[in-house]
Order: sequence, then C-alpha cells, then structure tokens
Amino acid sequence: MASATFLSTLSLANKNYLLLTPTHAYAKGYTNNFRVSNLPSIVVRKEGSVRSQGFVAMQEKGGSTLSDDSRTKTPHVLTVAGSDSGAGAGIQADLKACAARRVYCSTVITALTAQNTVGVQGVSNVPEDFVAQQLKSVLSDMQVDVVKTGMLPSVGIVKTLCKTLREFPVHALVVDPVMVSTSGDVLAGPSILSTFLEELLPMADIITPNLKEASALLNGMQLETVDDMRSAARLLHNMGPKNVLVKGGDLPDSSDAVDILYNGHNFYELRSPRIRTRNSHGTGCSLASSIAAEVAKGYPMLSAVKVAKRFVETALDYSKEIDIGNGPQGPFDHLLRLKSHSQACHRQQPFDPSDLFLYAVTDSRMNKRWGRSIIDAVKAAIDGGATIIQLREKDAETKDFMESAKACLRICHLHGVPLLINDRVDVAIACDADGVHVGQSDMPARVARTLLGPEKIIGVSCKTPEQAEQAWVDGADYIGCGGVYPTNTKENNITVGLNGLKTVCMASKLPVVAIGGIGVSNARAVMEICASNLKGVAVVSALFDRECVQTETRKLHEVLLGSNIGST
Ligand SMILES: Nc1ncnc2c1ncn2[C@@H]1O[C@H](COP(=O)(O)OP(=O)(O)OP(=O)(O)O)[C@@H](O)[C@H]1O
Ligand SMILES: Cc1ncc(CO)c(N)n1
Ligand SMILES: [Mg+2]
Repeated sequence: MASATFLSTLSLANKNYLLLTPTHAYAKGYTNNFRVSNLPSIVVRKEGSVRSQGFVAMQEKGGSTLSDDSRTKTPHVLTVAGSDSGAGAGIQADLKACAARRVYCSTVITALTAQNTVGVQGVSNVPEDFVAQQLKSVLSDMQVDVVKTGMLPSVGIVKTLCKTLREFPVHALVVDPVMVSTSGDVLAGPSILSTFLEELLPMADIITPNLKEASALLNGMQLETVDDMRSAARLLHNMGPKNVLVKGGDLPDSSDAVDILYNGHNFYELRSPRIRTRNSHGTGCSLASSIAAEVAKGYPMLSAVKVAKRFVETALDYSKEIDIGNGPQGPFDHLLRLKSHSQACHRQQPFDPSDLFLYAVTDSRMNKRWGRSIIDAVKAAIDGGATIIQLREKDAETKDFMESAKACLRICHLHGVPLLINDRVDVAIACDADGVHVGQSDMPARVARTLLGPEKIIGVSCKTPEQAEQAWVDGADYIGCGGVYPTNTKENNITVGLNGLKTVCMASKLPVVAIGGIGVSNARAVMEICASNLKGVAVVSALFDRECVQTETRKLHEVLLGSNIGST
C-alpha cells in the first residue's frame, strides 16, 4: 500500500519527474529507499532563490524501477487559509482536523480575522508577497503531499498561490472555495471570482463548495434541492476540477446532511444523519482538511470524502454539549472528547458492503466440540471463501481472546478479509480489529463509533425497521437481520422469517446481512427475496458445527454465487 501511495505521489507530482529537495533525497535516505541508481537518469536543477538549495529531479519511467520498502514518510497537508481568532474555522480548524486524523499540517496564513461565535468583526489581509514567502518557505523545504486552500481574500493571493503551485507541484490540491462565513460576513469578495475560476479551479483535484458558494461560482444559480446540487456539481466539473463535492449542510428541510460528489463519471449521494447542534462553526474547513488528510495518507478520493464526512459527523455529535461563546454558532471539538480513539494510523481497508457476501461467525463452543482452535476455524473459513469474519467468543478469557484475535487479524489481512469482534469493543480497540458487531443490548453503536473512530466498521443486529433506522442514525455501516430461521446458536431468539427480513431490508438505509439458521439448503431462498441492499448471509452452525469448515464454506459459497446476491 505504502509503495502504491508514494508512486502515485511521484507520478502525479510532475508527470515524469519526481522533485525532491536534497535534504529529502539524501539526508533522509530516500536515495537508498528508492534505489536511485536504478533510475534512468538524474537531473540536478538549481533553485537559487531558496537558500541556495538545489532540487534533484529523478526521471521516473513507468514507475517500475522505484522501490520503497523501508519508506516511512509522514503524510503532510499544507493549509493555505485565514486565521479565525475564535478558532472554530480557518487555519485553527485545519490544524485540529489534521491532528485528529493524524496527519502533519503546515500553515500559510492569508488573512487574519477578528472572529467569534457572533460573527466576523474585522479582516486584515496578509500582503501578497508575504503569502508568497510563506509558501516558498514550506514548499521548498517540506515534502507536502496535499495543499488545501480556504480563505483566499484577494486576486493577488490567488495568483501567487497558482504560480507557486506550478513551481512546486504537489500530489493533490483540495480547494474549499470560502467566500461568506455562516454569519453572513464576506471573506472573499466577487472580485476574486474570475481568477478563481480561470486559474485555481482547473488545478484542483476536488472543490468543496457549500450551497451558497456553488451558487456564487455559477453566476447566482438557485440551489434548493438535491437535484439542483447534482446539476451544480456537473456544471462546476466542466470548469476543470477533477472532483466536485457540493455540500448540503445548509439544504433547507432536510433531515439528513446530504453531500453530492461528482467525478465526471459518477454521482455519489453521501448522506449522514443531521446532528442537531448549535456547534457547527467550521464544519466546511474541517471537512476539506480531513479530505486532504486522507488523500495525503493515500486513500482514493471517494474513500477520503466518506471518512472525512464520517469524522465531521462524529465530532459534531460529541460536541453537542460544548458551551463556548454567546453567538448563534459555536465551535466543535475535533480532539478532546474523541481522544480515546484508537491511536493507530495505519491504512484500513474501507468498508465495502459486498464484503457481507459470505459472513462467517465463529462460535467458541462449536470449536471446542470439534477440537479446533479459533485460528484454525478462521483459516478454514477463509480458504473456503468467507468474505468477512466475526469472532463471537462468549466464554473465552479476555486475554486469550485478545491474543487469538490478533492472530486471526493477521490471517484475515493477508487475505484481504475484514475481521470484526462481537460485542467486545474493548477487544476490538486493543487488537485494532476492523470493527465490531453489536446487538440491541450491547454498547450502542453511536458510543462504539466514538470509541472506534470514523473508519472502523460497525454492524448492529436488528429485527425491526425502527431498530434499522436507529442503527443508521447511530452511524453504523451495516445491519444484521434475523433470525431468519429458527436457530440453536441463540436461546430465546425471535424468528423474523423471510417476510420480517424483507420488511427490514425495505426500511433500512444501510446494507443488510441475513442471519439465523441459514445454510446450504435455504441460502438461496433468503437471497431470492431480492432486496437490493441484502448483501449476503451470516452463518454460524452451518460452517462451524461441522467436521470440515472449509468444505462447508465452499459449498455455501457456490450456492451464493449461483444466486444474484451481491451483484447489485
Ligand atoms: N448538522 C449537521 N449534521 C451532520 N453533518 C453536517 C451538519 N452540518 C453540516 N454537516 C456536514 O458537514 C460538512 C460541511 O458542510 P457545510 O455545508 O456545513 O459546510 P460550510 O457551510 O462550508 O461550513 P462552514 O461553516 O465551515 O463554512 C458536510 O459534509 C455537511 O454535510
Ligand atoms: C478564517 C475563516 N475561514 C473560513 C471560514 C468559513 O467557515 C471562516 N468562518 N473563517
Ligand atoms: Mg465553508
């Protein structure tokens, strides 16, 4: 993963050339890491104005000669934005969002604002040549992956930025076209529009206008519905950015927070429950910075936007009670209430609903009965074609469970299969599992989300449409619905039947996996209810209460492949 990430950084940095300062290329050991001697040619270009540092440009042909086995580059976002003295938005929000997402953030300040929860009381622009000086200081020395822009208050500053970016190309450019604060104060006037549209937008990998900004960029076009947002995204895409995210935070009469992402080919309607809170000042800046942070880590744009949106949603939810300032819109907390998140910053596979296709749930008693370890059970299920694993260890000692979970996680990750832990959020955090599955009487999904962070997978067992709705509101990724058929695995479990399953699927905004008494003989009937969000079946006894787990999994896999499930 690291290798793919950096290679694309290199090739995007400047088509065929990788630009590295001598500090990076030599002092930091990249010359060894990238086996420079294998490269077809090395060109040294002098950049006299930057403290006489030279630039090493290494020609990269097809990228195949580079190897970065031992690379440990710190993901780095440079934000070019205005300061908010109240620290809810602008540079301060960007720093906090990047810190929360565990990415280094450097800062070029374009303007100082005297601002609080009431509004903007004053603005003082930084002279354009001093913006240029800050940009050069950072970009000539530091290996910036992504530049994110916020408040760009003058034509001169926009032009300076574009010129500097041509001189120092970076992997990606995230443009938040900040124009008017939520309090209605102008942060960048209409005079910048033409330069913005002609010079900056075509360089952007993504632009993130809110409704008002999208309208301003489109000559005052009226935007009131999700369909209008789609039209706006398409028109803005024609102006040159690779992706357009039109944010619907201010969409009137919407119970969900809906954003539209358009990449020139597909539209993605990204919905999350709208958090009822006064503390939403700076959501736009934080979203754009979080997108930049995820892109800097190497995520593709769609995953970056999804994780960023989930992060903002979680932070808003956990900042509802914060009481700062007397104005109408308070800041939210990126870090403090969320500080117990898993410290891990490794890249996790983003959740893909098709992973629910053949969902194997282990059972400690069954493994004991058949004399196999949990690790052997997991291996066999994966060999048979399981696409996701849940460890459901009701009797194991916590310490043993953790150790087995860690071993299972290694096996799962070798095969690209996500591993979830049943009930035990603590064990999931301790072993950095991909997520948890919780029941109705376990820890609520919203609390689990806060503890686990925005990128982990959370599933919730649901029997009714109301529970399915709650799971969505609580920020879950999928629901498990059942028992579809009677089962011995769970005592006193109410059976919902195929009709109950269908009702829940129809009501659920989340993907669904069916569970309860399902096996080779009836899996097809389950799939044939034909709900587009029913993505697979979860199975315990039919796989693990048998002599050969691998054979049973393979048989079930064949049955599932023979149906239409997962193909929608
Ligand atoms: N109350 C809310 N609940 C959940 N998500 C929200 C809420 N308000 C905004 N969002 C989300 O936050 C992100 C930022 O969108 P928003 O439209 O608020 O940006 P903005 O107007 O640029 O913000 P800013 O106040 O920083 O200028 C979007 O993903 C949006 O859907
Ligand atoms: C400095 C600054 N940048 C951006 C915004 C938009 O939220 C703001 N209010 N202040
Ligand atoms: Mg904004």
